[in-house]
Amino acid sequence: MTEKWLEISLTATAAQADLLCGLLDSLGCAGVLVSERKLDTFVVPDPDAVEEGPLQLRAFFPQQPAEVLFERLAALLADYGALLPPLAALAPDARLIDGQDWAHGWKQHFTTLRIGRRLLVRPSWEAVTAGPEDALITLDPGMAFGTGSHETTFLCLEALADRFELQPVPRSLLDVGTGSGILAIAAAALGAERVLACDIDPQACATARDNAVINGVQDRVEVTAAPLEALPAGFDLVVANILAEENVRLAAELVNRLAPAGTLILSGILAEKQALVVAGFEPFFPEPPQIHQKNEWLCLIYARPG
Ligand SMILES: C[S@@+](CC[C@H](N)C(=O)[O-])C[C@H]1O[C@@H](n2cnc3c(N)ncnc32)[C@H](O)[C@@H]1O
Repeated sequence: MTEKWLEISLTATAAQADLLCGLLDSLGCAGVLVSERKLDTFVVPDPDAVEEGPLQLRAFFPQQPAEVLFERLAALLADYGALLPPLAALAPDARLIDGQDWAHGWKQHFTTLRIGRRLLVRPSWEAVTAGPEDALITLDPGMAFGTGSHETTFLCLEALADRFELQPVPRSLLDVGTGSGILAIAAAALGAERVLACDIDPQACATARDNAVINGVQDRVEVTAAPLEALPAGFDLVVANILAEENVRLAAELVNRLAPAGTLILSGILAEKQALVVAGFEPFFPEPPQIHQKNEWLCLIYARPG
């Protein structure tokens, strides 16, 4: 028989949401989805920012009568006086659902991606049979940015995969702003012998190291929190999926880390920032970049003369 769960939905303000989640937890809730919260690591979150507008909370309980649960919640809300409104103001609703729907439903958004001829990026819960030439990497959505589903990550992976189809095959890569480590790990899986990945966020560095171990490439992928200025030079590939302004600010440092005939891959660039980035890198390259686009995001690829 299919396991059933009781889904309770409530509408609350951001200021009420955390307290409300605590109350739902004390009533035996197994998890809450907050539908309107956005995560975008291109925009550094402001810890003091108050989210605008109402939030939709969906709380999941083992099957039980909704009326009894609502009665217990109404009693708890009454204890909180002015901090929380009465139950009726939260527009409560209840429905029975199959257990699979909430525990695993979000996973449907993350499926295996094939990029170029050889690169496969899979989430850990998908079984994939890789061909003999495939470079298979495993990346789960987590705290650090980079699962391949963001346009900029995809564009960088595509550009990397293309470079590994050309001769001479790149041997080394510097990944600036590694996040989950996805680009560094992909380069190692595609055949790079030496990969250096850096990030200003220590949490991202820890995640990238863990992901390198999960993918068995930790012997070739070094992760550091050191700033770009302190890193060595001479890389066949340099990739930076950071914001347009940050790419421009670091232009000379990025270019200086390329080996002769090396390739620079830049992303994190909105289409409206193209002119800014092209102008910022013009002094360093005789040829204009190749430009690839996915939705509103760009990837610029520069070749350094040999
Ligand atoms: C959009 S994420 C890219 C993650 C991953 N490389 C990808 O392509 O999916 C940008 C990352 O760059 C890091 N970052 C931003 N500015 C940086 C800088 N100047 N040096 C190193 N890392 C930086 C951020 O902490 C974040 O983890």
